[in-house]
Amino acid sequence: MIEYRNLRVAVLGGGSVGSQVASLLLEHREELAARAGAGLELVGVAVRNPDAARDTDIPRELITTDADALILGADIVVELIGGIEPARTLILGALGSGADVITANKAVLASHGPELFEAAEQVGAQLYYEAAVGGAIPIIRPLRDSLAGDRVKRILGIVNGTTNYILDRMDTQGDSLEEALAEATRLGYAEADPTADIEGYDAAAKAAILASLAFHTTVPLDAVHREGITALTRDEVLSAREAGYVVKLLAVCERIDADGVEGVSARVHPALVPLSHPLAAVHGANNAVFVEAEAAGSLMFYGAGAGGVPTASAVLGDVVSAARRHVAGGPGVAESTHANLPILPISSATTRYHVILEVADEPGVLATIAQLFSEHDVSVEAVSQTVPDGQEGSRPTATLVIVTHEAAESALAATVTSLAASPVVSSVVSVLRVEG
Ligand SMILES: NC(=O)C1=CN([C@@H]2O[C@H](COP(=O)(O)OP(=O)(O)OC[C@H]3O[C@@H](n4cnc5c(N)ncnc54)[C@H](OP(=O)(O)O)[C@@H]3O)[C@@H](O)[C@H]2O)C=CC1
Ligand SMILES: N[C@@H](CC=O)C(=O)O
Repeated sequence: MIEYRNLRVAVLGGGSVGSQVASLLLEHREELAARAGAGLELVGVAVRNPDAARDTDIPRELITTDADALILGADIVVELIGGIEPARTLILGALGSGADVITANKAVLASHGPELFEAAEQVGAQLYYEAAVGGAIPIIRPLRDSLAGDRVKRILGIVNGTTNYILDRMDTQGDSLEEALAEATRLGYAEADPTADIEGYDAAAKAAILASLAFHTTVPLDAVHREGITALTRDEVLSAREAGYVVKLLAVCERIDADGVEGVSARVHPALVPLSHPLAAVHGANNAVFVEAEAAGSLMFYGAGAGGVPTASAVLGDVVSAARRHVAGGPGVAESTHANLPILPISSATTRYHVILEVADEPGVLATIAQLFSEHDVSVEAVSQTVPDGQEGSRPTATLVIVTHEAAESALAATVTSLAASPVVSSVVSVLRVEG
């Protein structure tokens, strides 16, 4: 029988993820000890309401409301409370006491990451966060370790399960956004208040984390351009499918050159993805992160992006890594933010666009529209026109669907302004980016 050294593990939060982590620590005690090379003793689970019903059976004597006391003397602290406070203060307290910290909290990392990593570095402790992006999907460690010798050029991520589920329903079942959101709520994917999901805040926090890691530069949350999916209509999604695309809420993080300035851009918005792209096949509440690196080429990381059990898997992987370092000794892995590339605004980004216009169905209209695109240096790749049947009235209209070649955001914005002001355009129905 192997005698392991014992490490004290404190879990803060006993909700969807925390309750699963606590149970797995208890149930898989021996297996985890063998993998970590140390016994992982669950010393307590801090919650807000000790009498609340839990998803798993956590022994009552392990439940406490005193998170501060629980941290004292812990070797590893697992923060699964979420949000900014008290999570931030508790993480700082744990690191300050020399404990390694594991968190799944993208909100606190995206808004206070540098402060937390500096606190960890000062005491030589570890701050691990594999579950903060993509739930169960291993993406943090591949970016930090496996690709450390490469140069990441671009990341395209489906990093919010709720919105992917909604968009998938709109695409495959013809649901409206409201219908799909109601179903996502019924199935427990969406939060009670789904604003962070559908307005893109959750994905923006994850984009800030991914971009910081991939480009070795601190990308603050407020530098991430964010658009949610609330303005999307069923018609836009169906029209995209007819044109050979599927609409996804994407986190796009890229290294770009804007007029000779090399920098980093991070944005979250709905985008059209060609049906042939691997991201188009990500259905339901799944997540996927598509990484383009200079030497490695294209890599795709795919799996369950949310849910208590899958997320607990990523958390426990971090717990084992932290335990192994305790056993082996030596310094931990420092976050590398040495590159300090400038963060460029969305206007510096370039992409393709899918534009739907309602126009007058008259001779010369196509030429006028083409001229407006060309005046702003936006090249048109494809145009298709449909004319509704049985139009009454003096001025018949047609629907134009235009896909552009790659163009600067600023050029496309100027084109859309000109289109909206043109007498031949009745309305700019939709403008969506095309990625992948
Ligand atoms: N759920 C998921 O699918 C995923 C979650 N995450 C992240 O994991 C973290 C946890 O999420 P999740 O488990 O869903 O969250 P829950 O809301 O289900 O659980 C939060 C837990 O924190 C406890 N808590 C809240 N405030 C305090 C406090 N002041 N002191 C002590 N305990 C407190 C709550 O106690 P009580 O139960 O008594 O109310 C509850 O047990 C979040 O950062 C989230 O973003 C990441 C990936 C996926
Ligand atoms: N609300 C999030 C859960 C995990 O971060 C999602 O829907 O992906």
